[in-house]
Amino acid sequence: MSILISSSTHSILRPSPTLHSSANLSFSQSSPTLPIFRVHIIHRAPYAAAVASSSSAFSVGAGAVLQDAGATAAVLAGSYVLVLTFDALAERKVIQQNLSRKLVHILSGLLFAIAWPIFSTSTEARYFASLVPLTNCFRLLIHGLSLATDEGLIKSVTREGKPAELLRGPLYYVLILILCTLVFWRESPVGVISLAMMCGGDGVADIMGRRYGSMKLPHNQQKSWAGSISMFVFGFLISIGMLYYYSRLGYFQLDWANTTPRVAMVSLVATLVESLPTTKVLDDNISVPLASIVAACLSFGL
Ligand SMILES: Nc1ccn([C@@H]2O[C@H](COP(=O)(O)OP(=O)(O)OP(=O)(O)O)[C@@H](O)[C@H]2O)c(=O)n1
Ligand SMILES: C/C(=C\CO)CCC[C@H](C)CCC[C@H](C)CCCC(C)C
Repeated sequence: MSILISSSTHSILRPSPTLHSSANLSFSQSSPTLPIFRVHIIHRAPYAAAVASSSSAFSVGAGAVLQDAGATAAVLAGSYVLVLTFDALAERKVIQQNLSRKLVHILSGLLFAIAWPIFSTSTEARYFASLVPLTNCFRLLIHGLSLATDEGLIKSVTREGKPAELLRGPLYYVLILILCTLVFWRESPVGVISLAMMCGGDGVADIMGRRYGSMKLPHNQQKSWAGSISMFVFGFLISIGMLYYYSRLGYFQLDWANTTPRVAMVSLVATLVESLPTTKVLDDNISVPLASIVAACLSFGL
C-alpha cells in the first residue's frame, strides 16, 4: 500500500464525511485558511487478488456505465417534459408566455444541477451528464436554423416566437451548462454558484423587475432597482441552498462563516455585471455566468 499526498487550493473547503471513491480519502487541517491535503491510498494486491479485483472492477465499471446511461436518459426526458409542461401552461393561458420562458430559464439549469448526484462516481459521469445540455444544444441549432419545426420549444423559450432567437440566449445558456458540467461538475463550488447566478439570480431579476421595476437604475434605464436587488438576494440564497445540498450529500464540506461572505461577493459581482447596459453586445447568459466563474474562482480557487 502506498500513500500519495497532494494539496489543493480550496482553502475554505473542509474534509467531507461521506466520500465517493473507496480509493480516495481527503483530509484537511482544521484551520479553514490552510490548504487541504488529499490522501490517495493505493493498495498493491497479490496476483490472485488482483485478478479477482479486476473482474469486480469490471462489474463496478459496467454498473457505473449503466447508472450513467440511465441517469442521462431520465434527465433528458425531464428536459423535454419541462419544456412541454411550460408550453402547455402558456398555451392554456395559465401563465403568460414571458413568465413561462423565465420559469424554464430558472428551472432547467437548477434542476439539471440538482440531478447531478444521480450520476455515478466514475470519472466519465460528467461526460454522460453533459450529453443532456449537448442534446438540447443540437435541438436548439436544428430548430433555430429552421431545419425542423417545434412550435412548443419556440413558444417556451423565445421572446417573440422567432426560431432564430433560439440561437442566442437559449443556446448560450446550454453552452454554459456544458462548460460548468465538464469543468466544475460536483467537485467545486464554482460551477454550482455560477449556475445559481445565471439561472436563479438572473431569472428572478427579470420576473421581479418586470413586475415591480418602476425605479430604474441610474446607469441603465432598461433595468430597475427591484430587478437588481432581487438578483443579488436570490442569486445569493439559491447559491447557498445549492452549496448546502452538495455539502449535505458529501461532495464537499464548507466552512460557512467563510463561505457566506464569499458567495455574497460573487452575487454582487454577478448583479453589477447583469445591471450594465451591455445586453445588446453581450448576452446576460454569457456575461453573468462568466463573471461569476471568475469571481468564484478568485474566492474559492479552481
Ligand atoms: N436588473 C434587472 C433585470 C431585468 N429587469 C427587467 O426584466 C426585463 C428583461 O431583462 P433582461 O433579461 O435583461 O432582458 P432581455 O435580455 O431583453 O430579455 P431576456 O433575457 O428575457 O431575453 C427588463 O426589460 C426589465 O424590465 C429589471 O428591471 N432589472
Ligand atoms: C429559456 C432559456 C434560456 C433563455 O434565457 C432556457 C433554455 C432551456 C433549454 C431549451 C432546455 C435545457 C434543458 C437542460 C439542459 C436540462 C434540464 C433537465 C431537468 C431535469 C429538467
